[in-house]
Amino acid sequence: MDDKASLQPVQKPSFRPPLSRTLSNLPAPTVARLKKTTGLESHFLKSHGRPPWYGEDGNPISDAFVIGIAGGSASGKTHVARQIVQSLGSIPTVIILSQDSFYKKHDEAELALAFANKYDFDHPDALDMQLFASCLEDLKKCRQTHIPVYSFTEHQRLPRSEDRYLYGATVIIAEGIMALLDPTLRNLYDLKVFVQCDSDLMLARRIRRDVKERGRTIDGVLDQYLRFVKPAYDNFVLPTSRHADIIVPGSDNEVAIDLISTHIRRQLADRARSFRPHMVPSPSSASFASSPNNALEDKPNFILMKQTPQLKGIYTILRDRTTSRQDFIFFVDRLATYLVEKAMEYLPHKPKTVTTPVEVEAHGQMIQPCCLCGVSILRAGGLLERGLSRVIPDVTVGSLLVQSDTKTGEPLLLHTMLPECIRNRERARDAWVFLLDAQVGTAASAFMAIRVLLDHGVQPGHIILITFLVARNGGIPFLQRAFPDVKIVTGAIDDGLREVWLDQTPVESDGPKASSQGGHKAWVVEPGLGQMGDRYYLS
Ligand SMILES: Nc1ncnc2c1ncn2[C@@H]1O[C@H](COP(=O)(O)OP(=O)(O)O)[C@@H](O)[C@H]1O
Ligand SMILES: Nc1ccn([C@@H]2O[C@H](COP(=O)(O)O)[C@@H](O)[C@H]2O)c(=O)n1
Repeated sequence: MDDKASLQPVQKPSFRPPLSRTLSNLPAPTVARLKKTTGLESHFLKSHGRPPWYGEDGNPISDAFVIGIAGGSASGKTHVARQIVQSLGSIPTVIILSQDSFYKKHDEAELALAFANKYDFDHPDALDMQLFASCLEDLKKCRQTHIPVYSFTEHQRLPRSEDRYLYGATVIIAEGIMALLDPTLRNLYDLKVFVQCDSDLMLARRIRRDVKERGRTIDGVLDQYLRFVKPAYDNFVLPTSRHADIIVPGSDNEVAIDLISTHIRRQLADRARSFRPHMVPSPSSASFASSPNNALEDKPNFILMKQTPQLKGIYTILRDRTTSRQDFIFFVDRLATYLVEKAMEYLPHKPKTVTTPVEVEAHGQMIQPCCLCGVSILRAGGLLERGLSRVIPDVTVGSLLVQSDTKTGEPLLLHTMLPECIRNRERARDAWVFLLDAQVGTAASAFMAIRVLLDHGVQPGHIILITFLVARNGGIPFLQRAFPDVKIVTGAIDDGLREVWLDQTPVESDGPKASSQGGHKAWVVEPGLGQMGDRYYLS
């Protein structure tokens, strides 16, 4: 999601509801309107996709890079954070996490004080530091998190149903007046920044911003400033500047921002790993010799469908390049249904007794109630979805978009849209996931998708990868070595996996072709089923 739109200044609210009303009892349309007027400063920004954040053993190699930015109110913390994002350019994924989202919930008495500008929002106790630290730690450790949304116009946190789901940052910028106060927070930062700004400038900026964006009056802002903001700045905020690695001026700070971005870029480059060559080692390499590629069928948790003439017949039709699109779709859907039925055998079942129409008891089985969902690896994983919904009509299906970096060949995570039950960590633990991938060659995409599911708290033994086809000499053994409990259900194993150049400009000589010619490398399973997504979706 490119969230640049949400970087626009928030609008001045057009109304102020009675003091006694709290957001939790406001009607939904009002809450929706308020959402537009919140200081939604926690932005999720994406650019070029996220490269692998894990090693060959499947475990995350490095945490996200976390920057803590503190400074007085209106010193320019948010501005600095956004400037850093801008100057980083094509970095993978950045989240700006604002401490403002973590103001505590208030009761009626506190709300009355807040609307009279008599509530101290500048005392450390006004913030839920523990929740801030735990959300930040989740993100740093590559786990999903849910952050509250706060309304400055209401002085209140929006209902929990409005919490924002965040996942998958490579860089996190945490900013807030008390961002450097708490030692637990400080320990999470890789770089600590303090924005130092002249008090007059901060007050002038605050008056302008709070009147324009936070529904305040000039008198109210001044009252609150003299009573709470200034003393808290002197007592709590300014002293934390001693923890900072860099002091950034509150204006004319381009040079400092440039230095910070250069530092981040260097850190990210140091952490970058090339992963793909390990997935499909060349036949002469030591790792190829040590991988028992040829015995896929004997591997635990590798489930190959019984090779009946009927199944082979379907594959023959699908492999045939003369098969019409209509037939291709029909047989893909049929095969997908078989594969999903096979995968269903591995779900937990429990005994169930029913009474038949002739009043006799029959003892059978039923699937144990659990959250079962599908996740397709786009685009071709979508070909298995119709089969899945034929077998489980009300199943929820999410998706992951993984594509190869055309320069490095490494997989990049471009988009994550997971079903609700796995977005939530507690529910994810009990969930079962059918992961749908059309064919598994290098297994780089499936590897990344499994890592995403594990990051969300899904148990490896609850993941069943369903695929039409795997390559015998591809990345399956590496996938299984990293994730031995993940089951793989397929209907065919093909012997060939060949690296090819796609989209290249024709060259005259027979020499090696370079990416500068405009093409990029891809792996093709052979004999294979062709470009399945194209054959299914394009006429
Ligand atoms: N370097 C700067 N130059 C010009 N205006 C700035 C600069 N930094 C911040 N501002 C302005 O000051 C106001 C407060 O800045 P903001 O970044 O929201 O402060 P904070 O996050 O510290 O409360 C905003 O209107 C912003 O546009
Ligand atoms: N309901 C609230 C909550 C907080 N504030 C003020 O916000 C300031 C911190 O936010 P910045 O974006 O300026 O860093 C802080 O000084 C609080 O006084 C508020 O006015 N109302």
